[in-house]
Amino acid sequence: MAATTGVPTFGVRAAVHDYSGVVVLRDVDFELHGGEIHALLGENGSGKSTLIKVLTGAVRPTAGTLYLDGDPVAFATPQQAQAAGVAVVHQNYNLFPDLTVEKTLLASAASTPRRLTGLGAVDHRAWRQRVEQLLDRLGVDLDPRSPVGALGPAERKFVEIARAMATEPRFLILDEPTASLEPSAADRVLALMRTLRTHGVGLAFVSHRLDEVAATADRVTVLRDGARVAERASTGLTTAEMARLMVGDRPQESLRPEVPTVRPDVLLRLREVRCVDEGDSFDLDVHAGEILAVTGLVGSGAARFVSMVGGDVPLHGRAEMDGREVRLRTARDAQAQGIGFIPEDRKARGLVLEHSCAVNISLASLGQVATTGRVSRRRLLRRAEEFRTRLDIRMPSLTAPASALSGGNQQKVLVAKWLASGVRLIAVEEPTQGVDIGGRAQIHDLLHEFTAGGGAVVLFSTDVREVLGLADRVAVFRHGCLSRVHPVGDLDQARLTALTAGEEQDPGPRAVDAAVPHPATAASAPTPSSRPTVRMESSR
Ligand SMILES: Nc1ncnc2c1ncn2[C@@H]1O[C@H](COP(=O)(O)OP(=O)(O)OP(=O)(O)O)[C@@H](O)[C@H]1O
Repeated sequence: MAATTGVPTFGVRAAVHDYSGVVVLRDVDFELHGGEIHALLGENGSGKSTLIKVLTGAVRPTAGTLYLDGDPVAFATPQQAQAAGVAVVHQNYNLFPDLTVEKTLLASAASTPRRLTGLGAVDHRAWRQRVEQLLDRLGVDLDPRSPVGALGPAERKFVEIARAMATEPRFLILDEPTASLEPSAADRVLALMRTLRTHGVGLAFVSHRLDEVAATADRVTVLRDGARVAERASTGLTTAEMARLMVGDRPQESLRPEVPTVRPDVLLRLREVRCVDEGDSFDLDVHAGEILAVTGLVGSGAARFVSMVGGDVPLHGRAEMDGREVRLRTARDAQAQGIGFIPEDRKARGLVLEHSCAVNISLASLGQVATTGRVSRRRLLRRAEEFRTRLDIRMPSLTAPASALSGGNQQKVLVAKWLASGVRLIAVEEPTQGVDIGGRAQIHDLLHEFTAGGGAVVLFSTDVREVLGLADRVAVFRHGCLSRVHPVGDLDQARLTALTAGEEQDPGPRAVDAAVPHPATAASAPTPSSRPTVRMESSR
């Protein structure tokens, strides 16, 4: 405890927590100082979120003592933690899209200006001024009157941070603040955290992106299996060492299979597709055996394209599966064509949280575990056990509800659900968001295995390294439209970032002859008609 030094200090000593007798935190010490950024690292299920819940009053620890400036404290609710100066920003967006920025902040303000007349109603003009001052202090350029739903992901994260800061905390705890943000947006959030540090706020954050931890954190605490295994200054600590502390000796990076698995057969042929009403249309083929990454900045159309392939939003354009015209307007249409969809928002839409892990794994294929029309519990559990082993899913038991799994393990269940279902194409948004380094490798291996067996993956990821490490081809979207498809061998991190941001223009005429042939057909000299991979209908 650093109370005697005058540095504001908040932490917990010897925290223990169990869920129904299963111990998930074991004697954990964690200390946060004012004016520092402290990263909390650990594999999926290592106890990070539980520790955050303990620190912020969402759960009461089974044992252990919270302290603030040297004095013991106890928080029965998050409101009590907030009143004591400890605020939290949760991982998932928790905002009402129709509310304006200023009204969103109003709901959580420590105090609000009141009119002297009108029964002390809120003085909205004075409040707007206060919001403007707050945003100014944070260095955030946001219009207080803008509805939250109209903002991009980084701006929404700013609003969540500003909302927490409206409670005037001395300590701010952020659960994966940059997950799902593309690199430039993540950088802006990290810059905001640094600004808060200069104001003396003590920040703790969880991240699986170790390079941003190395670049941002002053100290790191590492949890493994619910126990603290290290607490170190980050100076001189490499990302490789962080990973080793987290996972021990397990393999950390997925290896691309040496033999290219891409096949020339077109599995899904898309024609005259439009991602936005006023955008240009484009054609794109997805081949059996390939991982096609789709990338672009917010609003580029990339994420929307993957949602269309997955049937999450209606496809505007024509689709053929195995040469047969098909309808792709709903998730049901997609599934009927053998297409699975893994949305980014796995909690709200990917899983049925109150159902067991075993049921969730077989959710898209209950018929396969049924005998004489009834789901066989034995077969359901056997199959769930198979996937639990293959993906190393940490779950209290096969029959525990999916809500009892850590975020990264929920993601693995979602991947298992589609792998188990026998679909031929998986459209996936952010496949390893919130997944630790070991889990990433397992999910990557499974996706490779899936494509090696003739399946195809259409992947949206904001993680440039994941795109380069996983994909066979990369489709770059800009301004709501496909810009160009590149074989992954032509790209490195800098080039892909530049292409995505539009800093590097695609060379040559942007028409059918500018198309990049598919790797599987590139060896033979293609005629224009034999390489229909990408066709730009018109330039932008
Ligand atoms: N409500 C719950 N009921 C039962 N077990 C739970 C519950 N919440 C979490 N757990 C278990 O506690 C352990 C720690 O989970 P926690 O969410 O703290 O991990 P985490 O380190 O935050 O993981 P991730 O990186 O995946 O978010 C996991 O084994 C998880 O299954």
